[in-house]
Amino acid sequence: MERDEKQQHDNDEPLFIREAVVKELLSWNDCVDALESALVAATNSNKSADKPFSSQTPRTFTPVPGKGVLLSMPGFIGNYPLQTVTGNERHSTLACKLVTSFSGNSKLNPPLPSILATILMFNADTGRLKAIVDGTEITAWRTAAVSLVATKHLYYSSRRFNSSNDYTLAICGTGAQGRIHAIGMLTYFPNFFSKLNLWNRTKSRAVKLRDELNKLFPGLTIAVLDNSTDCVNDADVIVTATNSSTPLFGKNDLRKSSVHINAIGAGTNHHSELALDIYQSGSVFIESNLGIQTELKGIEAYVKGEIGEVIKDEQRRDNSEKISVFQSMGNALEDGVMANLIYQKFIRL
Ligand SMILES: NC(=O)C1=CN([C@@H]2O[C@H](COP(=O)(O)OP(=O)(O)OC[C@H]3O[C@@H](n4cnc5c(N)ncnc54)[C@H](OP(=O)(O)O)[C@@H]3O)[C@@H](O)[C@H]2O)C=CC1
Ligand SMILES: O=C([O-])C1=[NH+]CCC1
Repeated sequence: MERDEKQQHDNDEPLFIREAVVKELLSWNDCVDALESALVAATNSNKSADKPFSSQTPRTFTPVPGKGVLLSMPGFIGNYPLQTVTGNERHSTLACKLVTSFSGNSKLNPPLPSILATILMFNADTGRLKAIVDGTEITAWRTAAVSLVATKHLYYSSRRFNSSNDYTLAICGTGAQGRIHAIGMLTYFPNFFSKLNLWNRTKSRAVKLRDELNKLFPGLTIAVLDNSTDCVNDADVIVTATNSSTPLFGKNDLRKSSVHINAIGAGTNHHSELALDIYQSGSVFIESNLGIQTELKGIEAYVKGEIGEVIKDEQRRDNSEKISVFQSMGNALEDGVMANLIYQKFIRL
């Protein structure tokens, strides 16, 4: 099958990379490295011979009344470094992700993921379609891996040398994103977290994830909590990944002196999971200023900067502040570099 798919490509037909193949080619270290490139490119829109740059328009939302929404996410990333088997090379990628969000899919029999995606890759010199890459698993991994980047630069890097790696991770919402975030955080930051707190509106799903993670991470203490405030109370790093349109917790629910939050989910908007006092007292970082006027409209917070600026060390968390928030939205540049990462691995198989 794979040989036939590559043969097709040799005949100049677009390559199709299916989900099972994508899954085999994903690894956390590669994803984090590639996404750091995308996030740095997001900070620079000027064509450059020596620096990563990008060109992007806001994504579109086509509602399907009563069911869900189709998003189109086009983006170009120029001159960015990508580690492949042949070394560190410079790449340019033109891609468009088409992604649907149908929250009722989990109730189907058999259930389907609520987020389903396809990424179209184009030859960046001619515009010709080059590959169609299944984007469902890429969306799951890239969203978690961007949270890893944010957590690494805003929290982990200043704490990793502490002798007691006695940190607690809390995950609110144990759907597809909650699950992949738990696996990513525990794999990418090995031995950093000694405890994992899980909360989900439907408790049985949190219990199911606990049982899966117990097998993957023996030795880790995993608690399933009855409410979201108890889940985050003793947490150092928090992930929220729900469709909740009302806040899951506020500043007074956090006991630790320094907390980092990755807010992933979208209820009525992309800032509905956290209480206002968190946004107003924390340092808030985002992937790209592009979404600020539209998707973060109404956020009553001072947004300190883009994660790419933190990576470049032009922005940082003020360590006197108790809370940092990475407000995730998802960005087409991330999908473009991830599709290319998979494409580059696939053609060398
Ligand atoms: N920032 C980004 O780049 C991305 C963001 N997302 C967003 O992340 C969120 C989770 O996505 P995903 O995990 O794929 O979806 P899933 O359908 O797999 O999971 C949805 C989760 O949200 C919970 N939930 C739904 N409604 C509520 C509510 N009113 N209050 C509390 N919990 C609720 C569900 O709980 P229950 O089990 O009880 O139904 C479940 O845990 C979505 O909002 C999605 O749009 C997704 C991909 C990328
Ligand atoms: O960036 C993304 O792919 C998405 N953000 C919200 C739903 C899907």
